[in-house]
Amino acid sequence: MDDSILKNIKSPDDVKILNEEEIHKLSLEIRDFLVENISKTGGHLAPNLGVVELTLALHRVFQSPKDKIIFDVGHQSYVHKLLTGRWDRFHTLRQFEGLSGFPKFSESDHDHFETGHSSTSISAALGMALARDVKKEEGEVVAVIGDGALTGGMSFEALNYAGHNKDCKLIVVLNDNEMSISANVGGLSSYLNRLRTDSKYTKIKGDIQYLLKKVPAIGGKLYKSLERVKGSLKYLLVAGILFEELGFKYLGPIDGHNIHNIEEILQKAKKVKGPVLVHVITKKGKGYLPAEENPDVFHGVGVFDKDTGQVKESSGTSYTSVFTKSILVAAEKDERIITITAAMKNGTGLKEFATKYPHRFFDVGIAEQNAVTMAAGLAKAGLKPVFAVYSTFLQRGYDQVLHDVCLPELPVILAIDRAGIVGADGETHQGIYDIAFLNHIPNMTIISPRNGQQLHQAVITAFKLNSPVAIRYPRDVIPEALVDYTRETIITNKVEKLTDGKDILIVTTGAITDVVLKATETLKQRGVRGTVLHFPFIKPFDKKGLLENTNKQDFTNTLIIEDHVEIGGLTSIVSRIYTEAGIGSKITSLSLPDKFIEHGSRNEILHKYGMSEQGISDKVLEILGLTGDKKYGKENKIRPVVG
Ligand SMILES: Cc1ncc(C[n+]2csc(CCOP(=O)(O)OP(=O)(O)O)c2C)c(N)n1
Ligand SMILES: CC(=O)[C@@H](O)[C@H](O)COP(=O)(O)O
Ligand SMILES: [Mg+2]
Repeated sequence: MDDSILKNIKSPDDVKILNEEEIHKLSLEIRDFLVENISKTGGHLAPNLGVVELTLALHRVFQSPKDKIIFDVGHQSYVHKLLTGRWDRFHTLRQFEGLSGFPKFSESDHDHFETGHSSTSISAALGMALARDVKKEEGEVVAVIGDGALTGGMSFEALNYAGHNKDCKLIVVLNDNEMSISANVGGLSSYLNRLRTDSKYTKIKGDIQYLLKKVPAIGGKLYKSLERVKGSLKYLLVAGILFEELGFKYLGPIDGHNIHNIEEILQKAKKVKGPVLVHVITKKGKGYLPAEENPDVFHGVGVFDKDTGQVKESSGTSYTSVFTKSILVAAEKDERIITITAAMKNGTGLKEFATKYPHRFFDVGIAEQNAVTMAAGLAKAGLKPVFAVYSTFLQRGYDQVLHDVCLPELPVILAIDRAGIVGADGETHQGIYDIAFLNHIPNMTIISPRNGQQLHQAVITAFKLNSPVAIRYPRDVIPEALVDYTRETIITNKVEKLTDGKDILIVTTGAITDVVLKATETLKQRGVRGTVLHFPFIKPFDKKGLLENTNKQDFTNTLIIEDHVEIGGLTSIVSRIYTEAGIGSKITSLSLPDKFIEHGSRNEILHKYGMSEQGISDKVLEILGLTGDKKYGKENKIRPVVG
């Protein structure tokens, strides 16, 4: 980077003083920089390649931090980070203790709102704009939202209210690249498509007007009758009518890769008194052919060869791939089985199902609330819906699970992927709350398999239960055993005693059990033998099984290990049972503390919080007084858990 412009960008002010040629050079440099770095770290390459010019224009027109720019989802804020003095840390992107992949207050005053979950930017921007007016302050507030994020219902709640506040100046920039993670869906997407293509018609219309004016004798009458044509002409005459009807001034659509045009339309937007929506059309993955050709693959990509575009494949199976196969086996035999995704078809392993059963697959866009209650409707109508969803995104549908699925006890299956520590996405994406927010809902069953075979059995069991069932499993972890998909055995909630020993009782659930068993092997070499109990069901919990095991052997110490927050998780369940039964065994919890858990690889984070193989065996030695004061996962506190 010897004649680099980027190297000299310390703040957006340094971008404002560049001339057109330097800006063009900088945009090329940024693209090369993104491909070079993200090929090594992984990350959201395609979304960021698509917003290079847009972000440059935003920081040339607006005066951040006085003007506030909020990035919806925030996965496309890398260019913003490069322009706000963080290019020299960019090689640490999404690494443990490195730059986050999302906006973070702790990183910069230019990060005006922390995002990660979709469709929040307009609400946040509206709040800031209303606050500005209440406090009689100055400054623009700009929400940058993608066409995918706009399918999130929250966006329309905000648009509805913002449009009503005619005097509240708010700028919404719609970054329309026709893509969510895969192709965007729904009526909104078709509408935006018409707006995009209408812009071509608008040009044709202009040509017609010009020609008709040339021959007034014919032109006048002909043009008037054309004007009367209903339908699509209305769109030509009032582009962006949907937004205009909501109270927004609609500007665009314009080419989102032409910095000059973007700056021009943003200057125009600044002059609009009330709420204004600027529609820019971009290409996801722009400037790097493999990403342009496969924007879904390069939406959130792992390490790849930048010269060939070859993405490094993860080895072996994953829980997601087991779910994919299990649901296909089940669907083969039962045509009532339906699958639903909220814009996460690939990540939740439903791509194959969608191809094989296109009429039994529904992608509702980024609309988890709609997905859950639509599943309830499907179930009420006698079908067998499975909503495959990341744990963190299911948080969006909590009330729908309670109110529309569990209260009426409808047979909806929640295939909860990315349960537990997810790694590089950090705080906004950890799947560590689902037991806590599901366990207290009546009529809910929660299955927490510890390997691929149990996941397969869980899918079979869920269909047989014919009631609300959640099955939780982690990202990327390779289940330790091969799966026999021909086996139709169910899984029960009976506790599994996986090892026998008198020194300590270890209670666990789910995929982390694999690590626990490896740790107990290590402990054997130190002469320590513990009893490991695995609970395949969180709910209904096998309380009888726990008591039988504790009463048979009076354990002085119980260590509870869960890839979940302590509050509301397995620790809470066991503590309560001990308290009720008057069991005096001292409980220690290896779980996630009451704080938001940062990004890093899954193993690094589990290690930090004491849940690596080493951490678990050290903790056991510590509890049994067999080691110095070596502490693991400094956040973990050894204390008797009050019931
Ligand atoms: C509530 C929620 N559901 C799902 C996701 C996963 N997700 C992240 S980005 C994305 C697609 C966003 O599409 P768009 O807003 O068009 O941005 P683009 O990637 O096209 O730039 C999705 C579904 C999320 N972040 N939040
Ligand atoms: C930004 C966003 O929310 C998604 O792209 C998410 O990062 C996908 O996570 P996975 O990589 O685990 O599929
Ligand atoms: Mg998009």
